[in-house]
Amino acid sequence: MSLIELRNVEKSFPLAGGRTWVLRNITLDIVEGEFVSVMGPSGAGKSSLLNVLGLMDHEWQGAYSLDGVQVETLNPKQRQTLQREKIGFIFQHYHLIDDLKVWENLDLPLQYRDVPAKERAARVADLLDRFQIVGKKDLFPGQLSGGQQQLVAVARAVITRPRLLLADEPTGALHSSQARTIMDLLHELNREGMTIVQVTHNEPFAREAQRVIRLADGWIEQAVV
Ligand SMILES: Nc1ncnc2c1ncn2[C@@H]1O[C@H](COP(=O)(O)OP(=O)(O)OP(=O)(O)O)[C@@H](O)[C@H]1O
Repeated sequence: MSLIELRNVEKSFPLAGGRTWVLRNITLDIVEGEFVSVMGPSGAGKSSLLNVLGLMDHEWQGAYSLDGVQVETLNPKQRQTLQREKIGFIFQHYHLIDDLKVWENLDLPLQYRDVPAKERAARVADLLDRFQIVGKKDLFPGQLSGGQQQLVAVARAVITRPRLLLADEPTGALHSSQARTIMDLLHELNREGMTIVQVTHNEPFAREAQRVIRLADGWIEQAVV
């Protein structure tokens, strides 16, 4: 069984008496431990696909099994629980909470999951150490460089130990050396077993993954190494 199994997933919006299609007949398996890149022109459906995979969108047709759970059968509460258990997210523009300090940003997802305070403190300290941002822990996101903010965002995404990490253009807003740092981190997390799906416009970074999926007008164009 694959971690992700999409079967004939389709998404469309009503448009002027007809429909505009966003995802067309997407059938895709991603096994545990894979690192997959999703590429394609603007409007091809990359973010839409990531939103389906991340359980952020439930307005689609077809079947999606995540770690053996049929997502389309879940109610909103069950979907949220599954999302919190299994999935971490990284975004192009970090999406940190600006009025929380770095350590508080890391702590928050653990609070949502009712992790006891002592364990929360230990996990936050571990990640600050591992990502070499201990010195930044009492700063606010606005006091960090873009690359540092993305480091914090990756730390926040993985502090809950998700099986699946979804990254929407994680290096899109970064200078090349900062982008390299983030890519190295993704590789390290993947080597430790985390399944990663990244949307990227950066061809060299895309090809560092084990597989590149190309979308065009909502269709999967090719799935090759
Ligand atoms: N609410 C909506 N109503 C109609 N069409 C929509 C709606 N939301 C998204 N779309 C369309 O879905 C298509 C896919 O959008 P999506 O954001 O997934 O593309 P993308 O490949 O991520 O693009 P980009 O690289 O520019 O981020 C686009 O053509 C977009 O216009």
